[in-house]
Amino acid sequence: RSVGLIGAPFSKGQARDGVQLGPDLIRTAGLVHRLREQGCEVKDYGNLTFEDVSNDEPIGNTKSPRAVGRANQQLANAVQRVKSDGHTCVMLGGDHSLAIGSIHGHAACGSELSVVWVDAHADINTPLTTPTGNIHGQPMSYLIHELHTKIPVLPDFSWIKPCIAAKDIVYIGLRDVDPGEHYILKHLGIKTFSMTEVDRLGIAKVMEQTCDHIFSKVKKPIHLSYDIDALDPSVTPATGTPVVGGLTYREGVYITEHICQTGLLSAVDIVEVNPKQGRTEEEVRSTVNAAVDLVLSCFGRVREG
Ligand SMILES: N[C@](CCCC[B-](O)(O)O)(CCN1CCC(O)CC1)C(=O)O
Ligand SMILES: [Mn+2]
Ligand SMILES: [Mn+2]
Ligand SMILES: [Mn+2]
Repeated sequence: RSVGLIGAPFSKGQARDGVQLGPDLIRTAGLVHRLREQGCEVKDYGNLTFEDVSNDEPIGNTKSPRAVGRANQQLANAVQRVKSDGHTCVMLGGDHSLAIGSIHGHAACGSELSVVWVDAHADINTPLTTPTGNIHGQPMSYLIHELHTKIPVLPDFSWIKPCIAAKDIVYIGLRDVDPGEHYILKHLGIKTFSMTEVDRLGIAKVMEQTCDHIFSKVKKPIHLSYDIDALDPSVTPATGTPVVGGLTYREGVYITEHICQTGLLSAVDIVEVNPKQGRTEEEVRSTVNAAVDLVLSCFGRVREG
């Protein structure tokens, strides 16, 4: 496997400082070395540099629209370059608004994508349904063909073309979905495995049915967007929006092991690691180590040795 690594130290999709420190923390924990140790070729494209945006006033209640729009345009270009260089792209966040650029840039390389979204949250609010105005709760709404007419014009978002079909999305780990999001998920018939399904079916069946769903027609490259808050806060507490009742470490890793063995993983986001949300050094370390292990198991690390 050949991996292209991009750091996106960005935090303006939400309000808590610290998530911009995620990329370098994950690198310092040895991700590149560990990937190479397990036989991956790794090209580290470094961190993107995001210019400050002055007077980035909210539009309606949507916050930092200009900074988020510009950062994601940069990221989209960078991901497109990594893909055209022939790598599987790993994007280290930063907050989950970065999925806009990551998925857009990935989709630009041609074929249609399947999106597996692992998260406590659906991140599918529109600017009109969002309860907070934080764009890290909205990224999917800008990307889905069927929602295009529901998105108001925002400055620095005009470059975004919807690129994902509702039928090509699967959610795993949901346990904190807003009313507007629930309506959208039902209305679009999007496949979801909430924590209830994880409990009812077990993670092996969830992954079996996830693959059945995304491979039901033609097999498409997979974009895995992994919010570290999908895991239980006992495992990954250092994150901005922790929600009790999450995936165990084992379930979290099983997801990535299973996606790896499809041979179709084409890009992965690891987002929302925020060291300033950890109350102790141990909480930060546990969160960062989980993020590293999830990436390693995306690229062939298996627990059997
Ligand atoms: N759905 C939330 C959380 C988004 C989390 C984004 B992430 O990337 O971390 O998945 C709002 C969540 N909700 C708002 C009302 C509260 O009482 C409970 C939490 C939103 O702000 O849209
Ligand atoms: Mn989340
Ligand atoms: Mn998220
Ligand atoms: Mn979060």
